[in-house]
Amino acid sequence: MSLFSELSEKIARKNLRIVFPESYDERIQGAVVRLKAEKLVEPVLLGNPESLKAKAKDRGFDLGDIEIIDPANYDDMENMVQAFVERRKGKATEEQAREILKDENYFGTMLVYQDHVDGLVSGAVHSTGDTVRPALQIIKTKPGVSLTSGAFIMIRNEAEKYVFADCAININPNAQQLAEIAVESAKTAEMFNIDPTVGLLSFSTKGSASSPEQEKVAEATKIAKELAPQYAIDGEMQFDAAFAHEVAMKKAPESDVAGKAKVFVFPEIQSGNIGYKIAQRLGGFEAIGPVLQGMNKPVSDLSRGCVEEDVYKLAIITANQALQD
Ligand SMILES: CC(C)(COP(=O)(O)OP(=O)(O)OC[C@H]1O[C@@H](n2cnc3c(N)ncnc32)[C@H](O)[C@@H]1OP(=O)(O)O)[C@@H](O)C(=O)NCCC(=O)NCCS
Ligand SMILES: CC(=O)OP(=O)(O)O
Repeated sequence: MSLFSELSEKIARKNLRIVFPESYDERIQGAVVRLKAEKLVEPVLLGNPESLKAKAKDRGFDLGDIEIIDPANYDDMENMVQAFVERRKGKATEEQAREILKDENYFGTMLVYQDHVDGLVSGAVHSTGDTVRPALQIIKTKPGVSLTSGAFIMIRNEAEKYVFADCAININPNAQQLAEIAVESAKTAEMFNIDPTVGLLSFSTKGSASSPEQEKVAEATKIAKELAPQYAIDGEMQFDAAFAHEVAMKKAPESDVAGKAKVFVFPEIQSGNIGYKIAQRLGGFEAIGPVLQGMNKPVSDLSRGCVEEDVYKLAIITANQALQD
């Protein structure tokens, strides 16, 4: 059974409620109609019900009985404002909260925080910063996790499944942060039935070059192994050494990860974001994500370059995360 068939089966008819703040976007509308028809999630849209339905109809979609919440006429607004001020104690006044909550990502994130919905999918229109900032401020990370990071589930021909991280959030993580990203990425892999064998990537394999950048990855590897001895984690290594058995035999023959890694942890965001887009655009991989790792509740960001299928699949992933919470 394919990964997405399995994930769909797990959430079918569970009525998990996922909010899609970018409700006017055509890709979002197409995806929510499918998700609802297939009983995979209960989508919640934000906006004026009449104008949303009219826009959908123009595009040939029928929103039917999909729930629409109009933030401009939201019955529970007072409660939401108070909850926001309480959560952002000392960082936002009541007046500022009312203004901030006009932003659909903040409003949608508060619905998640207040348990009115089980998860959020956004980012088809907004940049990653504008999509995830509300979640970082309001939902925050799980106890024991100091930072969130963004992983992509990379799939080609169903048999080839990998996790790439961090491609989305932390611009230049230090060794401790990189180690945490590696451990969270192994957990993400497990959640989606991907072998959690982790390679921490660099331009150097096991000291073949020496620089502060390479040393950071070597140090992160050491910390990650201590943090999570249950996983096979190794580094620093070049991508070819991590991926290809014949190269691993030459560059790191003693490594239990080299040549076998399925989870690729990039040293900083530039290589991670560039790397996943190259695999997607030149390598023909589907790139689903970024899935935010280590958050208290599931919030997922999309790339602005996404298509309807990506929205559909990321919603399935987000609902699966909600099921496990
Ligand atoms: C994610 C990002 C937007 C956060 O930056 P920011 O908005 O300037 O964040 P701030 O430093 O003001 O922090 C805002 C809050 O988020 C928290 N935060 C920031 N980064 C975090 C992280 N990686 N994990 C968990 N929390 C984080 C801060 O602790 C802070 O919380 P507080 O307000 O309760 O004190 C920023 O790191 C970024 O732009 N990353 C790159 C995004 C991107 O363009 N990716 C490429 C496309 S996918
Ligand atoms: C994940 C990502 O790169 O997002 P965007 O394309 O929206 O910047």
